[in-house]
Amino acid sequence: MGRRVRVRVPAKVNLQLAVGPLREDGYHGVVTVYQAVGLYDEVTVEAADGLEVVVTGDETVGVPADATNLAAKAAALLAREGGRAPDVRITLRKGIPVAGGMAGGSADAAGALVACNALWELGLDADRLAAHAAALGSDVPFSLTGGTALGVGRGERLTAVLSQGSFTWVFALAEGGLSTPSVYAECDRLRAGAPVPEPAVSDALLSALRAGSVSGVGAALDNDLQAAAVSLHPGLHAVLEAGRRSAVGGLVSGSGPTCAFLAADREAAARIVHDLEAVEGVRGVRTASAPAHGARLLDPQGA
Ligand SMILES: C[C@@](CO)(OP(=O)(O)O)[C@H](O)COP(=O)(O)OP(=O)(O)OC[C@H]1O[C@@H](n2ccc(N)nc2=O)[C@H](O)[C@@H]1O
Ligand SMILES: Nc1ncnc2c1ncn2[C@@H]1O[C@H](COP(=O)(O)OP(=O)(O)O)[C@@H](O)[C@H]1O
Repeated sequence: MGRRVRVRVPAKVNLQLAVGPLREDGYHGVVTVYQAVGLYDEVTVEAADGLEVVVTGDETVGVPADATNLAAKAAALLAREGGRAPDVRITLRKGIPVAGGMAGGSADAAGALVACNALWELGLDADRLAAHAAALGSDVPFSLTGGTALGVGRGERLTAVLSQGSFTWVFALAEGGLSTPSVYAECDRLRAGAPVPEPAVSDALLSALRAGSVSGVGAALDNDLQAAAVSLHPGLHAVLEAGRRSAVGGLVSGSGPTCAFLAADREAAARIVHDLEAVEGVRGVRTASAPAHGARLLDPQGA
């Protein structure tokens, strides 16, 4: 059997997502604080006769098993850089909700970059991988690095954020997904006519992270795309209300429709799970710890 390389990559939540005006290139300038959370996709690569994508796992609906998959695009990009054919089978084991605002496609792209770099022994360093990641999508560089980080520009320019302690999150998965461009467009529509300030990072959030204050982080959670996601998916209103009852804070994750709730401790997390399971339109509830590591090679046996 040929060599296989496996990489595990986390989902993310945006603790803050401040969205500026629409730019001429079709993107919005953002200031965002990402946190990687312990829900994972696994990307496995091995030599094949052409480029193949196999999608498995708990979260597969709507994931293309062809060259349009973001992981396949990542492999094609690295093959070009390495001057070789993208002859690779990519198997995705998906645990990250699809089109859920948790960067699942970005995780797979980051995983494919790391895995193909190892499989083809290209020797690309972290900066080179990050440049390819940024070309694939605004969230992909963060999927490589993980942890807690500030993202500016489109969200692709990262600096580490000082953070102490660990956080327990509860995620409410929604029926169906939301398209990221549609949510940004809805945000523009809702804000039309009003001045949109340049986005700025929340000092309250940064100092709560530095101090490891779970309640401080909970109070500072903020997402400028939330109103747009709720407008397109009105059922989220009830989800937010139910989840926040026992949480220190809660918000729509990125462009949604997943909602994320920060728990003071494990007991509070269990109460949040219980409250969310009773809400119509919640198709599943997941608990995860954060911050999680970014894309990481697993040993071949899978430890
Ligand atoms: C909203 C966020 C929050 O982290 O992610 P999700 O919650 O969807 O995972 C990101 O900004 C999404 O990042 P990502 O999913 O990588 O988006 P990209 O592929 O770069 O862009 C897809 C489309 O989203 C819109 N877009 C994206 C990023 C940005 N700063 N401004 C935008 O307006 C544009 O319409 C763009 O064509
Ligand atoms: N590897 C992938 N995993 C998930 N979705 C993918 C992937 N590659 C391409 N897509 C497409 O990207 C869309 C957004 O998926 P995803 O990255 O999970 O959501 P989000 O941008 O909300 O975090 C999906 O609906 C799907 O059509």
